[in-house]
Amino acid sequence: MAGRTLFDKIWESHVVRAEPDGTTLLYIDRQLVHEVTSPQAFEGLKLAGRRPRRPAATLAVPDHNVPTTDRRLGIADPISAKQIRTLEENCREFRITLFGMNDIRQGVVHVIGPEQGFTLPGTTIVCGDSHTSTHGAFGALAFGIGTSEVEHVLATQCLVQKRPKTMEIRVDGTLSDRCSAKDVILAIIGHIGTAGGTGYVIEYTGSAIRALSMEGRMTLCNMSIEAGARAGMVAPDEKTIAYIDGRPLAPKGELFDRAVRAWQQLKTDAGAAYDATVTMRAEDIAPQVSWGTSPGMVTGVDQKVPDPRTMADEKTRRAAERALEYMGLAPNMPITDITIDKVFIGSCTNSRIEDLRLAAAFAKGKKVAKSVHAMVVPGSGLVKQQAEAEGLDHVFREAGFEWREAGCSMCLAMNADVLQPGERCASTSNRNFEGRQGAGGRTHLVSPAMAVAAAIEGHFVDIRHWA
Ligand SMILES: CC(C)[C@H](C(=O)O)[C@@H](O)C(=O)O
Ligand code: SF4
Repeated sequence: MAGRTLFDKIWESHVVRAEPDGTTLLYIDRQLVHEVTSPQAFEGLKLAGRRPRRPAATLAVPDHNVPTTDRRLGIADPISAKQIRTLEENCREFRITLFGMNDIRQGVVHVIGPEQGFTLPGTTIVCGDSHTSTHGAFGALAFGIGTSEVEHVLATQCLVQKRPKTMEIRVDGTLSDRCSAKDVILAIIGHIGTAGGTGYVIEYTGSAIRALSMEGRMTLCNMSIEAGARAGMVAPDEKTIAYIDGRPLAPKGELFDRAVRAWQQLKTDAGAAYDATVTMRAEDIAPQVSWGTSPGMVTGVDQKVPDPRTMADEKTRRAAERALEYMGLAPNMPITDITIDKVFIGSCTNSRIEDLRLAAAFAKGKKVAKSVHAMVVPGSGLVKQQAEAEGLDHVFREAGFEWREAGCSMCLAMNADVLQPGERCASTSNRNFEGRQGAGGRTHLVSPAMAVAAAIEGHFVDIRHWA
């Protein structure tokens, strides 16, 4: 028998039943739930008189609508307040573990899963949220689902799926100093396009991927969805095991040892075939800055804003013209000439402790430009606590950054953290669609290091050559 890929191994070990046409009933090990996509799912259960099949397999947290300022004041926006209250009521009624808004363990759903040891290698993990792909960093098969599927998983712990194809994205070599996982994934999306991964589950391989920390792998897998992929994954290794060891919800003692032995089998066999392979060299990746209104509209910081007139394909040209108009940018303008108004360091892409340590190291002893408003939003209450124990909050505050409570925040502006029309933001998040951070707001996706440098200089700079 030909070897199997990592994806094949996880998929096959979760098949409950497969039809000849490929339609498969898949067992789902774990589900994460947040306040935005769960209300109708719980409502559906109520209407049908059903209870969750395995409540302990689900973990819930409010993240999109929570305020990032003083929580003792409650939530000013009535819609946000209602969504969070509804989640609390549903979790109580259906006996699902909830990390409430004032729980230190609260945070962005994709930050807390790994942080708690809920996310484990070899498992199937779903959430009514597209960036569930983040959890693939642990060698899990993790993907976003719709609200009716959230209900289906709650009721049955299974999901009907079509088997996706597999794509290997191999990045070998060594990243330039100060380039990060964020630059790698933005460069990948720039290369294969936002539909390049459609129909595939991506496995990231190669020496540059192995060299990434778990935080870096999460950043990478997080944005797989922006490449159109169903999921992204990295095979577990010693770093994965070390990260999980001792986490509150991870297996302990003899169970942990047994789990590790199973996790060590979770790799693509020599000779296993992927349906597609893409290769890139880490040395070729410069710090990336998105210039348009999709994550694929991205280039190196040492480049210029592209000129739509040079684009042969009419659809691409039109999209670029429209994007430049929305973004208020001129063709051929050096990326480093783009000045910014706001900086957002946060989101499930880049708000873990390693991101904040790195950002603080660049911010230390410097001052945010007078023309810029900058904020740091930790990914979870525990990340915030850890950062404060290390004094990172002081470094940020000294430099003129606001230091906030954990949540999605300005990543999609469902709470009070919103860009004003025309405002331009350097953001460590994952989406730069029109209006994503507020109506008329302009988003440039960058790494944490690039965001800090932009905050301090007031415009983009090449972090490789920055003080
Ligand atoms: C609100 C939620 C459904 C949405 C998603 O699925 O990704 C959000 O998290 C986002 O990042 O746009
Ligand atoms: S941080 Fe942003 S991308 Fe992540 S779940 Fe929240 S809104 Fe979605």
